[in-house]
Amino acid sequence: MTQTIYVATTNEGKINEFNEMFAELNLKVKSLKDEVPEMDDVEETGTTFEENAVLKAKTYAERHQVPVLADDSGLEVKALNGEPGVYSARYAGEAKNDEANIDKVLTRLNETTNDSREASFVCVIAYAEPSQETITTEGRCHGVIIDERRGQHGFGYDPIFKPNGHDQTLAELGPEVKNQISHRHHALDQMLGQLKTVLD
Ligand SMILES: O=c1[nH]c(=O)c2ncn([C@@H]3O[C@H](COP(=O)(O)OP(=O)(O)OP(=O)(O)O)[C@@H](O)[C@H]3O)c2[nH]1
Ligand SMILES: [Mg+2]
Repeated sequence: MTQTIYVATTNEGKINEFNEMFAELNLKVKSLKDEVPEMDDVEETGTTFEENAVLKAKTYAERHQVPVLADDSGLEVKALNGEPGVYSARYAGEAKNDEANIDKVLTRLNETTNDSREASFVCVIAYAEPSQETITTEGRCHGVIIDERRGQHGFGYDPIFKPNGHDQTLAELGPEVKNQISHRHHALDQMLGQLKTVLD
């Protein structure tokens, strides 16, 4: 692979995880935000992760004329009928406040009569080159929501999400474990397989 791919996200937590996951691979990947610090948000008008991932990848690829990977992701809580879903970043308001978002999920779960605490993180990654077809892949991480925050690593809802097969939250498990089991890891793994055939 010879061309540089740009990870296009405004989210520092995602940038860190992509950097960690790409560190082990012999790929030329840069963060678009490092190259273009004034990088503008893309308005996420889609109703699915896939629509928003494609929207972000295409918009950034055309705007900056470079190959781009974009990520649209979020948390689906079964007892909340899939909320916060595509609204995960702005669940408690446009200010994108992780703490307020966690509080809202915990409050809503306390209010519901549904006892299920099952939840999944979902990540759709889209790859776009200017004027080319866009490729998407999806990854999921299944687990449960616990009723208190635990751990300091990660971002977003990590402190209240305990992945299946583990006794700690993603925020307690830390990047080494998270990057092997996360929705983002699974989506990226599939994407790398696809990119081999596209870029070779
Ligand atoms: O605990 C978490 N661990 C994760 O691994 C994770 N991945 C996604 N999320 C949540 O979903 C939103 C994404 O929304 P999103 O895809 O629109 O991204 P964003 O707006 O933050 O940045 P951008 O990539 O759009 O620029 C984030 O803000 C988080 O609330 C996560 N929470
Ligand atoms: Mg966003």
